[in-house]
Amino acid sequence: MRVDVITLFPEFVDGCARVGVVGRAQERGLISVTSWNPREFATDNYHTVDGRPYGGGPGMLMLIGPLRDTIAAAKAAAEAPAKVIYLSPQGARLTQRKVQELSVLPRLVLLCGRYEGVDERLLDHEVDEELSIGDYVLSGGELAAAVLIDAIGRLQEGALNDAQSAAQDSFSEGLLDCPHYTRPEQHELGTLPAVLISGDHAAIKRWRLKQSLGRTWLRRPDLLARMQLDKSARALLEEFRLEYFA
Ligand SMILES: NC(=O)c1ccc(NCc2cccc(O)c2)nc1
Repeated sequence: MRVDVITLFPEFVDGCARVGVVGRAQERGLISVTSWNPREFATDNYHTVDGRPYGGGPGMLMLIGPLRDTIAAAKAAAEAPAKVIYLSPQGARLTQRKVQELSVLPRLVLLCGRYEGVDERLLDHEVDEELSIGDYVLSGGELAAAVLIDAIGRLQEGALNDAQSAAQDSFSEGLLDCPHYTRPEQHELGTLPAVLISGDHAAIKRWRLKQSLGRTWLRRPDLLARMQLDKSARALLEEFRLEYFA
């Protein structure tokens, strides 16, 4: 997948995409992340990229011109059609399902707003989707873009080795993850759930699903409400609830 990021802070995004799983995915040619700085597309002597809001009000907005030219340049950099995504608090909430949907596309262009955002006319004509990583305001869309790149990058075929396999992510089934433990087995902070050292892999699998179901019920009932649990999962959750209230 090719990702082009439009940002006034290219060094920020390049840095995020060079480390860890995404950095390795780039080295393996599974994903490429290229930054484009609208300031280089500003035609005036001062490389102006922002303007005062009509109707008054605080702050500045990003101008149409430099952004439009940057989007055009990014799109022209490769053959495949590109979906243009704007990261903003006004966007649809990003979910793992949306990440999975985007992760199979050939290209993405991510537009990062700064200041108070972008002229609405640019959004109307050049942006295909507006996405939010959560209900809070950041100083720019770059962190949101980095989140999206990471979530999509780790889903690229070959990005994760088996042990890390994305399929283990409970969120990919809509549940919260179960508790995890590593050495030492005995510690002043406590010991392990016995099942995890039983060697009974079916029992371990069952325990983990039960814990994921129970945790989701306790911490994120909203996620559970949206799920169709099969008979065995419902029974497992009931078992968790009985123990919880015991
Ligand atoms: N929740 C998010 O995904 C998110 C994304 C961007 C952002 N800041 C840049 C910006 C962009 C547009 C309007 C605006 O008010 C602020 N802050 C939070």
